[in-house]
Amino acid sequence: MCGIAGIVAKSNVNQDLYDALTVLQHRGQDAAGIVTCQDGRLNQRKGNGLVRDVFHTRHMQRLQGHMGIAHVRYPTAGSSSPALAQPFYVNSPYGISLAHNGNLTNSAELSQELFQSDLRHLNTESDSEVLLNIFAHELQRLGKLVPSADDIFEAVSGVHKRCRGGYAVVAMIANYGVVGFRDPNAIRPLVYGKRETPAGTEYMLASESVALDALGYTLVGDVAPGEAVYITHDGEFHIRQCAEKVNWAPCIFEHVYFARPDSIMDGISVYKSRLRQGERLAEKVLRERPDHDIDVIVPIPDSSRIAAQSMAAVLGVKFREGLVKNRYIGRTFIMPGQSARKKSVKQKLNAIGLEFKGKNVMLVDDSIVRGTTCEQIIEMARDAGARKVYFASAAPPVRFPNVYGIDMPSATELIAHGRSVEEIRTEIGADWLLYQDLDDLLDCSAEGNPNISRFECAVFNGDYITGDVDQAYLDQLEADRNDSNQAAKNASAGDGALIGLHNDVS
Ligand SMILES: O=P(O)(O)OC[C@H]1O[C@H](OP(=O)(O)OP(=O)(O)O)[C@H](O)[C@@H]1O
Ligand SMILES: NC(=O)CC[C@H](N)C(=O)O
Ligand code: SF4
Ligand SMILES: [Mg+2]
Repeated sequence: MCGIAGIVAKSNVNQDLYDALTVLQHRGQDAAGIVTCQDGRLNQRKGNGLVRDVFHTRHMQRLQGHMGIAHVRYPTAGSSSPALAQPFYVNSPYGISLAHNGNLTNSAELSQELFQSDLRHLNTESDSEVLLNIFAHELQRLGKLVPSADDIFEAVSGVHKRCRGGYAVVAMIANYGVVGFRDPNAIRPLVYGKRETPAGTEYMLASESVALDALGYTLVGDVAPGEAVYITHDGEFHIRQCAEKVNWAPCIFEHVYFARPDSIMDGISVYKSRLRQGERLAEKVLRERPDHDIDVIVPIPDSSRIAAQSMAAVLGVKFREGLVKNRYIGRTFIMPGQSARKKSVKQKLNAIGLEFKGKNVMLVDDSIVRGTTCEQIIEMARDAGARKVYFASAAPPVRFPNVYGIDMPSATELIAHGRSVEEIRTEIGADWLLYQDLDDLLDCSAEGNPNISRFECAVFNGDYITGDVDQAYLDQLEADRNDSNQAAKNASAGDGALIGLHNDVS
């Protein structure tokens, strides 16, 4: 996941973009960037780290301008080198910068086309740089001195024709405006809203509605699959469907883990989805073990709290915060590298002994991906004196790689890949392991938007919505995984990658 935001306002947008990024920080902790447009020039600051570490007062002062875009990154393609921090920039046409959440599945083919037919240069391994160059090429092809809204939308149509995979995008065309668009399956989220001021209406696009709430923007709606929203620098609003065939099939994992619970995504309250997930888990407990002996339900903070609470309420079992989280450690799942993730779980969570001692404890998490978290916490619960340790996951077993913007690209890293539930139970050391059924999970999010035809849930069932992901593709991913780990090592050792190409504020 990454977080993206774009604002076209009547006064400086630097502080609002910074605030939006802090609200979206849970979507990416690896790098952050902001680009603003001032007197036709683009000001940029980006780098590795959390938002609060990347932007200092001197950067903020230089990020002047009343329109801009911003990004927090969690890498899914290429390395976590600062050279791949977003937004990306191309000089021609007009000067475009772009921020992307998602992952292209045909990035390798497109790179070839860009070099060989479109005469464009790519400076990194990032699929987002590919996407930007495709957009730029499609706009340049139109050959206009001044791009109209129609031209922008035509270029987005060109992107839809050439790009496959998941993409929610905000892009800024220097001097002209900000465009936001979503792939034809709406896999990754994007909402827009507005705010009235005495100087006129201001517009904002963001990955999640919470960013709009925080800045006093009113949510207008989701960008629909294939749709694009274009706001000119002086505040004219345009919206158009740019894809020929669309299908509203958002990623279900947003509702399980990624999104903040106070977000409304595709018209669905993430909070309500998680409440229902807990209720369904409770019903499954009652089906499997009507005479269960659970003494206490303990959530694994943060993302499972809501489901654990509703599960406890339905079962009539005590809910206790038996694990305390160190709030200064980020999300372990989105940390690059397994050794960093492993170390963080122990530093991050600590057990309160009296909630475990002599009790049959049901630990609840939103999902089990690599198994890093649950394995260590089960051990912690036993060390704290639990009699029996049960484990429930609000999502079904994650058995397949995600190729649309979540970093789980290698099947062999997934604890459930090729294992039965019983084998996973033994592996993680639980006395009972309960997984949500996929149909139940989907039902929990189904209410809310009648336009949603289905959810993208390939990580659970291997059915990839874009239709271009087969076993050969997945095998290649697995093979590339080792190479990219190596590249990441080189990059962090300083491989001379270029980041200071254009007006970089450092
Ligand atoms: O099986 P694993 O590979 O360990 O991944 C799953 C875990 O990772 C996430 O937590 P994370 O610490 O990222 O964030 P959270 O504090 O928001 O729950 C998720 O909530 C699970 O706890
Ligand atoms: N998580 C994301 O959305 C990643 C965006 C892009 N594919 C990158 O690797 O930077
Ligand atoms: S193009 Fe618009 S946003 Fe950029 S500097 Fe000119 S007036 Fe400001
Ligand atoms: Mg967690």
